[in-house]
Amino acid sequence: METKEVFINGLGLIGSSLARAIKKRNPEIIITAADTNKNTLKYAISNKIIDKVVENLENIKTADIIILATPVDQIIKMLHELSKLQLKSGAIITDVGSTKQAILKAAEELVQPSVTFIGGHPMAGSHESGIAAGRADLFANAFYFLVPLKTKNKQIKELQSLLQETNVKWFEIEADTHDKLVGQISHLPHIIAATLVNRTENEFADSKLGMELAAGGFKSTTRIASSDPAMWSAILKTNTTILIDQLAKYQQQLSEVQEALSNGDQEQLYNLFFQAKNSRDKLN
Ligand SMILES: NC(=O)c1ccc[n+]([C@@H]2O[C@H](COP(=O)([O-])OP(=O)(O)OC[C@H]3O[C@@H](n4cnc5c(N)ncnc54)[C@H](O)[C@@H]3O)[C@@H](O)[C@H]2O)c1
Ligand SMILES: O=C(O)C(=O)C[C@]1(C(=O)O)C=C[C@@H](O)C=C1
Repeated sequence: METKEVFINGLGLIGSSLARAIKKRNPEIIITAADTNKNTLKYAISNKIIDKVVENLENIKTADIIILATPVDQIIKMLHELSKLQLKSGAIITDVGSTKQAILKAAEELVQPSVTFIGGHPMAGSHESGIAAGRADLFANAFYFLVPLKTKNKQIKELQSLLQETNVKWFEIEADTHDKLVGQISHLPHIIAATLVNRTENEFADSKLGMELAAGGFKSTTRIASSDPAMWSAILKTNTTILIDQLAKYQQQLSEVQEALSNGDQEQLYNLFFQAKNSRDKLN
């Protein structure tokens, strides 16, 4: 099926970046969209990021591809809404949510047999949110996870072709493996950054000195603490079990550092930084 019409729900950083990339490569594709923020929709129309605003979900029956790009809890809510509509036969629904097990479970229960669901997650983004922060090249050279509900190569190719302009590296993965992986490399770092900022703020609560004196070390470690709280609390809620385990292991590691300091174990402290430097130097 040739893609003629795409509907995007949620035109923030990720939804609008995908819309921009689709329009850049395929200006003839009609992009319709909905968003709870009216100013976002005005911005999208006046900047020609989309062609039409969808006021009533009945009007998405002509869409070939539906992209769900709201916070994860709202993606699950939208899957419920979509299950009540008669969508175009052969349509593809995909999402961009940062967790996959809860979304795939909802899709399995709700998506109609004539429709294909392909879970998606671009592994790129920003601490900034909203439509104005979006860019067509936001995902260039990033990994883009795909978690098909039932393997359907034709539909996967169709989605990849629609998003060709993003220049991503496609990576197929199972939902549980995905959530463990991103728990460790994305969700845990966001928890650590947020708690470090809050702990530091508390530390200086009664002092004239403060966080404003921080330099590159603190700033680069905590940039992601500026991310949207609604988005992140929804992510954590859908990856709880995995994160509890990963946090326990991280706390154990912190305790070992504390013990090495108490024991004046210089070798252990050296090894901490030596091992970390070796690993981090390999990441570009
Ligand atoms: N920010 C990142 O770095 C990043 C990266 C990859 C994936 N994601 C995932 O992408 C999704 C969107 O994140 P974002 O960074 O674009 O957030 P964002 O806040 O920039 O955009 C979300 C948009 O959804 C709209 N929205 C919220 N609830 C809605 C609803 N019920 N119906 C319609 N619109 C609604 C908001 O008004 C906003 O425009 C999230 O699921 C997130 O987990 C984010
Ligand atoms: O670069 C950032 O600011 C991000 O937080 C992007 C980031 C991450 O790397 O954790 C955030 C959430 C996503 O699901 C994917 C990417």
